[in-house]
Amino acid sequence: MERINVAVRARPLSPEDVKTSPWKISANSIVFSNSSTKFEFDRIFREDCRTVDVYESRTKAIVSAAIGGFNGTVFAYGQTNSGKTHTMRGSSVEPGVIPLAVHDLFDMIQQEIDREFLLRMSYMEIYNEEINDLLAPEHRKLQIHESIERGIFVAGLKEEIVSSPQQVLEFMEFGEAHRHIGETNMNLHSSRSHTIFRMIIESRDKVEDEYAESSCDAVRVSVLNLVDLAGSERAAKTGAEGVRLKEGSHINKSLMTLGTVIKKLSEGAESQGGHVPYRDSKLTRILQPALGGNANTAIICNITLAQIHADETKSSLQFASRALRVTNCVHVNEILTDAALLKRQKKEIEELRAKLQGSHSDHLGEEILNLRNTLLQSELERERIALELEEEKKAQAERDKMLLVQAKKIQNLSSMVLSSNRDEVTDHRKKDKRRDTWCPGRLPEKMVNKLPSTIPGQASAVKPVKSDRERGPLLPFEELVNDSTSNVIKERDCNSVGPNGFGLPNPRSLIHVTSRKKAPARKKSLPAESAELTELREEYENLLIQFETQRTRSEIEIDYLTRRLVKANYAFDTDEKAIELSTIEKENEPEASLVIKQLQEKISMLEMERSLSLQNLESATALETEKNMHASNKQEEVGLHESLDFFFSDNTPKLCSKTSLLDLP
Ligand SMILES: Nc1ncnc2c1ncn2[C@@H]1O[C@H](COP(=O)(O)OP(=O)(O)OP(=O)(O)O)[C@@H](O)[C@H]1O
Repeated sequence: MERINVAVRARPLSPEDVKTSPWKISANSIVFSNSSTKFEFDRIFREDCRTVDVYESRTKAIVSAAIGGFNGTVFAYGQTNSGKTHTMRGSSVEPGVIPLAVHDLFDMIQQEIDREFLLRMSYMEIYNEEINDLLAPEHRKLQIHESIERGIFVAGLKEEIVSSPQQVLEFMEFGEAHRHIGETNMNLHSSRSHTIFRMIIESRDKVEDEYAESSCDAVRVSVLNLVDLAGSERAAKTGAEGVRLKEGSHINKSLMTLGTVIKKLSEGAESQGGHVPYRDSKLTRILQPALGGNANTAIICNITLAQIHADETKSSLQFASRALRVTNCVHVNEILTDAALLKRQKKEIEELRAKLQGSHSDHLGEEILNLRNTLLQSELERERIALELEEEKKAQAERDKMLLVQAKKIQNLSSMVLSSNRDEVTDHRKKDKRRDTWCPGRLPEKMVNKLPSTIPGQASAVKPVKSDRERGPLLPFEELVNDSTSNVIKERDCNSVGPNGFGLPNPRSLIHVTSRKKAPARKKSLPAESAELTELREEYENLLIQFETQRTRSEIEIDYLTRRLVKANYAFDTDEKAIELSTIEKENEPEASLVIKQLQEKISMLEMERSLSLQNLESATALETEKNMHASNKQEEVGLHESLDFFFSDNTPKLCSKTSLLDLP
């Protein structure tokens, strides 16, 4: 908001008027002597002031602002013959505000090297409420219009493009020639009209290439109004009659409207939504932008301090005093053509796009950084997993190696167990020998000599062909440990003799035989055997004794019965001994047949038991193998590697299951 600047200029007085002047000026205030009324203004210029001082006090700044795009209005107000025309137009001796402003305007434009200007001027008068074009005298009674683009304007008013102060002043001189000036009693050259000198200032930035994208075609358009009002007058003083009286009437009417508008504005009527009578006169209508609108406005109130015009001066001071309270809203007037608007919008779009791209670029950069971090983490994770996989492979290889070792150990153990069985089979001579030791009694030598080596249908009972898996029991534990099978039973007692000369083995002798198989404890020879191993060994030996005892008993019975069967068959087949045999058969036939039948059943049962025992033995072997592995692991844990190595190096067999052997009959 910009307040209207008000300055007061007092015109020179004649010496007589100076003596009688009722006004006293002190700085920027003026007081009427006979009253307490005191007026204060922005500036008060005394009688001896120069016009240039008045111009520079405020008008020069308004002119400068007009070059920058701000509207400006300076008008001189005052009663007739108070020096308004002298202040605004001046004379050849002392140029007025208008020529000073024109010169300054061009000088200032010259300093604006970055902008280019277009200046136009118009000059019009409001005479008897008619608008006449002073630059085109034929243009009279022009109308006032208003539009969004141009605001309030006088339609048909000629605007001359000017490029120099002299050109302006020449046009001004031309207009002055057509101005209504009349002679009154107070002024020989009394202005009978309000004149408005207008400079239209357009400017824009200078550009080398008008099609350059960076250029902007915004055009600033401002209007500088320099107004010389007609002076209020009293017909009694001016002696106006006829035309002059009519002119005076219109002048006073328009000035009164101006006073009313100022009064309304000073009271804040416009801001309060009140009515401001701009349209009540051509003057106020044309000056509307300068009165409470978009313009820097300054009022130069011309007064005379003569006693005789005290009332008019007081009235002028009251008007000026109200104007002090009027404020305007000033802003740069910038006009955009379609091309300029398009170019500006394009420029703004480019700027926004650049900002957006910058922002997007930042966002992309951040996203790329995040992706790179994620990729790096993934690679690290992959390397970690690969390392773990490699370690797991190594561990698996170690486990496989250990399993292979264990499998070899088991295989060795199994082969040892099987070899012990084979040893027993291959060593059947010892068994035959053993059977011979406890063979039943004495067969008649002749009969014995004539016994066939094999007896069809029965020979298998005596010497059955057995698979390796079906062959005899395991070797004694110590024999297995020492890899020595030489300590098999060599002596058998056969003290028992059957009733027919065939003796069953003495049970005590069997116990003796089996007891001999039980080797003395070899804890000392087995280095650092664990308690579990010792316990297993003992279990194995006990089970071995039981098994051997049972098997021996069965074999004895089989042999015994076989011999009786051979004897019976032999008796039937020998002619020489037919009688004897028939006698024997007669004596023993019923009994022999019964015994043979029983023996056959018993043999079948024993074979079944033997098969079952072998199955149990296999299960026990598997279990003991597992136990052995467990024991081996435990031994490894307690650091008994040496003893375990010794154990395996000696081909120590794994132990049988106690349960399976206990199940043997
Ligand atoms: N400050 C001044 N210094 C010297 N002469 C002045 C001064 N002011 C006015 N005059 C003279 O007074 C006479 C009247 O002045 P001017 O015409 O400017 O009055 P005006 O206010 O314009 O009157 P009107 O309203 O009737 O046109 C002129 O001859 C002018 O030269």
